Amino acid sequence: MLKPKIAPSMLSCDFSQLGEEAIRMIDSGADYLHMDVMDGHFVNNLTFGAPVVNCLNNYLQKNTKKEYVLDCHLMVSNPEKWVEDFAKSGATIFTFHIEATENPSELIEKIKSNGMKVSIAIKPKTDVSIIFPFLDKLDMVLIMTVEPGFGGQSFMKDMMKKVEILREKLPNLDIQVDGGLSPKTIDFASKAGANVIVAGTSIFKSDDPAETIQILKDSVQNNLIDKDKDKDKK
Ligand SMILES: O=C(CO)[C@H](O)[C@H](O)COP(=O)(O)O
Repeated sequence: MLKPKIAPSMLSCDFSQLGEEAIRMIDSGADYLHMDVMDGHFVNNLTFGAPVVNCLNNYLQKNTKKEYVLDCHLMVSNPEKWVEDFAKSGATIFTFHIEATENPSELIEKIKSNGMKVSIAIKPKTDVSIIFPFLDKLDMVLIMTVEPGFGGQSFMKDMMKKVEILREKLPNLDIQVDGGLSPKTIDFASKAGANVIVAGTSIFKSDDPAETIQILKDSVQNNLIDKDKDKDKK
């Protein structure tokens, strides 16, 4: 049974307060903490690696009793190099870019054998069919709705075709969208069939992050219910 999952992008938080910002998101109803790992090579920006995820994990273990998911999106070249480090850091999900590796099958196995969930991301210009051979091995797929690298960009509505194609093929797959998601754009994504929503600017800049998270969640939930009704009619 698919569930809506909202993943605040920690890229938009105050990094000097990373632990407290993560707890603020968990207490506001976040399902995942989305960790944007950038290497200044695959994308034109530099953020953090496994040591920071490890520190955050240690902090959360000491400072919250609530469950949390560290959803790590690696926008890096040679993602295979970092699998063990992220596994040790406490990462729950390891998402790599199909454009960044020559051997996706081997990498999927490596991620799984290191005890993490596995997901593949595709950039806006990449055709969705490139991931078809791997779908049955994945826990999630990430459709980028902006060019990866920076928060605060505009949502690319034309990416919704990819989401529709995937949802049609796999009714129970977690489909994540990332970039420009907000209460204004969420309905496009949820109607297309996305159920895992990454949002940075719209949540962190909101006066009431809990309310914004709830608006995003409700939109996904309502569309999941509609899709179930459509299935029953067929
Ligand atoms: O992956 C990303 C950038 O590469 C970010 O997660 C994404 O852009 C979210 O930020 P915003 O909601 O501000 O667009």
